[in-house]
Amino acid sequence: MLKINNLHAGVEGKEILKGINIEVNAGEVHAIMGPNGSGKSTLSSVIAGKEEFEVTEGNILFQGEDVEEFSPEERAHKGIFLSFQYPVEIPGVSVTNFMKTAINETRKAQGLEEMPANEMLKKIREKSELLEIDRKFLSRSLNEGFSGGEKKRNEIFQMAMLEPKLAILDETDSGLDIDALRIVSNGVNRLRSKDNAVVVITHYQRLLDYIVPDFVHVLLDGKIVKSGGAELAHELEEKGYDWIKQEKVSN
Ligand SMILES: Nc1ncnc2c1ncn2[C@@H]1O[C@H](COP(=O)(O)OP(=O)(O)OP(=O)(O)O)[C@@H](O)[C@H]1O
Repeated sequence: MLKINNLHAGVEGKEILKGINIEVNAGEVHAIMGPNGSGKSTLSSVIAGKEEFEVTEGNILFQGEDVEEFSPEERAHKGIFLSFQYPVEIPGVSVTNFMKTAINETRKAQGLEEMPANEMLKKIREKSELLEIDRKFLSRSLNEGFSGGEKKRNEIFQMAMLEPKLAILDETDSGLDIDALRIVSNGVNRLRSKDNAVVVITHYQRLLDYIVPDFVHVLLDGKIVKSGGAELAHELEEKGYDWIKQEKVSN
């Protein structure tokens, strides 16, 4: 589904990603961990196509297509979802209305008709029940006065509604409390399927107790220096990152 080959990317002439290789297949969950400043958020931004970052070498293939020429919107329409992609507050636009617009824009980009109102309502009902989202919440203005946990809930709701093929959840800065952690993990687990893939970027091994990854990758100074199974996250929790840095030096 996603294949990243020798990706070098940076901002304003500064190289941040220095040769990343990852392959994510449908049905898999990958976790990316690594110390502050190692390039985790940059990687998610580059995959989503944020314009301030420049790819200088290598490529990103999504379902066999090089995404280089696609705008962030086009990537979203093709099925790449990045958490916190729409953090803006929009007074007067409800969570539901924002979602209807997002869904219909995606359908339009795919050459489909707008989703009929009854189908949309059914989907909203189904997904909000699945994620235990209160009706009142759906009529609130988007992100306006949302608490951290509510923002998370809204994000996971967006993900549930849009049904992306690849969801990238960058949880490094989101200050997840226990409640938000539960919301994210339950939501992701309920939405996991053999047809989609999830990349979770996190500092917290705790999150990976709930969303059990198939692969864990350690990013250090713009490179993936170690990959393993879920047990690697436990090892990192216990030993920190220094041993990996040392392993790297001695190799
Ligand atoms: N827009 C930007 N302009 C300048 N430098 C940037 C920009 N974005 C990221 N960087 C730099 O790139 C490096 C990697 O940042 P990034 O946010 O990707 O790391 P991270 O692994 O996500 O860190 P953290 O764990 O602290 O969230 C840092 O040195 C950061 O200062």
